[in-house]
Amino acid sequence: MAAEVTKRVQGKPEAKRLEVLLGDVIKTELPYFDVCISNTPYQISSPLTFKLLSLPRPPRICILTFQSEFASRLTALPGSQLYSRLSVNAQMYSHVTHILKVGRNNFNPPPQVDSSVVRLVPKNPRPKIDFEEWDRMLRVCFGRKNRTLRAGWLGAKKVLEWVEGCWRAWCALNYIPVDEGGGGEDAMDVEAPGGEEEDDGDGEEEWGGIMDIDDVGDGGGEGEDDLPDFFKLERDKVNGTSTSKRKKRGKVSELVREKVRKVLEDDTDLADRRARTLDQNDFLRLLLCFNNEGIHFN
Ligand SMILES: C[S@@+](CC[C@H](N)C(=O)[O-])C[C@H]1O[C@@H](n2cnc3c(N)ncnc32)[C@H](O)[C@@H]1O
Repeated sequence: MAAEVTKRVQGKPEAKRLEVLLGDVIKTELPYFDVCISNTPYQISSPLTFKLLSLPRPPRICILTFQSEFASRLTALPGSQLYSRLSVNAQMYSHVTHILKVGRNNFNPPPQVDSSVVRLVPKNPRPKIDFEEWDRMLRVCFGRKNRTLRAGWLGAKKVLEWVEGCWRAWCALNYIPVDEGGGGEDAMDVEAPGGEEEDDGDGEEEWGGIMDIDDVGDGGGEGEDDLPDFFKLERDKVNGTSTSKRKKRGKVSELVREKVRKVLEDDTDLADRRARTLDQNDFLRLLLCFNNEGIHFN
């Protein structure tokens, strides 16, 4: 392709205006450019999209060819089966429109999939949110696409432990003492859920084994905290767990659980909603309310 475009302008005045950069677009530091038109291999669709959107000065417009399924997910709206973290992120940072479908038979030899041309107009100025924090919150929301937010946040022990770690980190940064309920305990060092897993292609982000989400129904209420006391005592006996240690942990965990419940139920009224029905404003409200409770996912 580089050879072809160079040949086309050879000996013509346009040659002075052509600069060819050879390299992997994902790894290359890109200069500012106004318009991006690309037809790249489909494996780099997601990194290319987010590289373009995260450039210090993004292009004014991008016309990109993608595999049709990927294009449909980029443009999917709340309520659609294809609406996912990818849709929310792309639409947070750009105006995305589907331009046209390009059937596989337009290529020679025909590939195995159909393609679509998509227009991305990066938002200018870029929304002032911390992408890492935003994306971590979305990972939990979309962790299981058919679960309500209540089940995703309150029914998953590992998620609550992670939120507790976030809250403790924020307290430490702001010199806010954490009442452990007697005695001290080191701040938890909990890994952010979700890791770097890509989703499995059907629009549902997976935890890839890192998260061990309790299997609670969408109505919630079957998590470990709903175990009758008798079973809890029996379980602790079997595990040899010290009750006093558990009490200490429990106080902060309960405080954090209550914060999450308050955000989902009282502040946003999103507890019974599923991530795939929420729009950008719902997610922004959710993040703001978590932040107001001292819960920052970064
Ligand atoms: C489907 S072809 C399209 C070629 C040309 N744009 C066209 O429409 O005729 C994909 C092109 O992307 C290039 N390519 C593959 N991976 C790339 C990467 N990581 N960075 C930049 N270009 C890449 C390939 O060398 C190839 O020329």
